[in-house]
Amino acid sequence: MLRLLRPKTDLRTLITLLAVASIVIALANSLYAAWRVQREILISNTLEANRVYAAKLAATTGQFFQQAQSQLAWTAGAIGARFDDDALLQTEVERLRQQTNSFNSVVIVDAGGWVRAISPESMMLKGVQLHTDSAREALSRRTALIGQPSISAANNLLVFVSRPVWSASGSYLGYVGGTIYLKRKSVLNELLLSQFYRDGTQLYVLDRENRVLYHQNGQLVGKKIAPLLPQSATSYASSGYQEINNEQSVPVLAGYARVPDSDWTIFVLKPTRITLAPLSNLLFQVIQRSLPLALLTLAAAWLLARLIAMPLWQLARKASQMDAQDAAIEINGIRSWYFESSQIKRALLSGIGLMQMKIGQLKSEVQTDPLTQLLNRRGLQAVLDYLATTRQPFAVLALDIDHFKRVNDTWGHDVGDRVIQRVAQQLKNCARQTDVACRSGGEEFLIILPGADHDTAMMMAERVRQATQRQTIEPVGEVTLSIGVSCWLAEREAIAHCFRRADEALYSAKRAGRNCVLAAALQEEAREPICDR
Ligand SMILES: Nc1nc2c(ncn2[C@@H]2O[C@H](COP(=O)(O)OP(=O)(O)OP(=O)(O)O)[C@@H](O)[C@H]2O)c(=O)[nH]1
Repeated sequence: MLRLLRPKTDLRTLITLLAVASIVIALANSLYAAWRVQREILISNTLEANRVYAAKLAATTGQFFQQAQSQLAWTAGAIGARFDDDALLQTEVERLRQQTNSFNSVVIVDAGGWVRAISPESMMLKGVQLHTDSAREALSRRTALIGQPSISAANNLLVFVSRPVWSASGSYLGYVGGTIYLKRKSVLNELLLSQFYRDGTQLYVLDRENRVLYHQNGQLVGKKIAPLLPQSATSYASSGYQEINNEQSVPVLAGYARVPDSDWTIFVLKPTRITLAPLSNLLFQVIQRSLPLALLTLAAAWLLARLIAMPLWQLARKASQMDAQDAAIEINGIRSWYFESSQIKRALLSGIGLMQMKIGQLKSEVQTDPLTQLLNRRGLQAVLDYLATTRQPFAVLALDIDHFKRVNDTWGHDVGDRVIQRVAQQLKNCARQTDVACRSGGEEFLIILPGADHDTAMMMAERVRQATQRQTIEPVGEVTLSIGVSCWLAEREAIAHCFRRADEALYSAKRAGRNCVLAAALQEEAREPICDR
């Protein structure tokens, strides 16, 4: 950006760029901030929703186990007094399995580990001594148990729930237990399956060794997976949430909860990408809807920036051309519609005023003869430049005071100066408004007559000669002039030639006896001098 802003970048571009850039940055920033906030809200809401969902499932599963335990407790109480009655035991296991619908199979085992009754009987385990981990644990611990999930002899992944059976006198008789198949259809399976899985949400039920006890994908059940949380399962809080990667390394929002009375943990995972998908759509819609207004704002900012920059830009351009002829007029025409620009405009105008006054002063000082206030040679040159540029024809009178040396010698230099001043005044009096009189040296003068032809010039010269002669200058008395006349015809010659001819005519007039007017020889042809002797 800064590379774009080279020193020559003009103010309009600079201000417009800044205005547009600041609006674009502000818009992008507010969109980004809104997106960040919405993202955080969406993520934390989803994490909390997953945690609540997992906690609800854990509570429901826990309730199922409690219900199963109380059903086993009822049976244990019922058979405690008549533990020898095999028919009763068989009736009770059948009733428990078929009426409660909680278990896939029910078994009553005595204190030695021998199966006394089993439902369904087709399992052919009656009279068999059980050696499974769950069976051993039930016998040794003699408390209500939810065993670790295990693979049965028939290759079923199952969980065994048991309850001890006590006699009326308080001696341990054995236990009654029920198995729930985790892979096959079971109440627990149906309970979890009935939950609503949407938007790619996945449900995992894991035991403490990270074995999958339930997942929508039945293929996973029974398999061990990598821990979903970095910490060990036993250190989980009862419920919580975390952003993690699932076993396919996909970022997911995880809610989890421990199932009461078991070492099971329920995980509800929703992919972060799916969670945030509506936000991207929302952002796209926001951009789409706000685009016309944003473009309008940009256009307004652009216009306003141009309006603000315009007077400054125009003033800056004119500031670099303050010596131009029409600078003041042009600066005056700039619309400075706000305070700062009008102050700058005023400063520029007064600067130009001062500068032009100073230049004018210098010019007139440089171009004016201090003794006579006529133009000097430099002033004359400016007039000639103008006439040459505009190709305007003019006539020139070259005038010289006769015998001026005598005046100086007789009455002194001061009187000589006064004579020069009086003659200059006389020239001014005789000249028309467009004529230009100038003191070209000592007692020599020139008069330029723009647009005058030869005859007019001769008449004018004669008038000047006579008027000068007529006046009396004390103490000198009469003063006379010799005058040479020539005309400049723009197309024919250089101005210098015309002046040379006027000078030559003047010297001819001197030679002819002074106090006379002589025209320059134009085509080698001499003219008769107009003399008054
Ligand atoms: N008082 C005064 N004298 C000046 C000034 N400039 C030139 N002069 C004198 O003017 C005189 C000119 O004399 P010349 O050039 O010999 O000519 P002239 O005496 O006028 O004789 P012609 O021109 O031949 O008629 C000289 O004495 C100069 O010193 C000036 O500014 N003031």
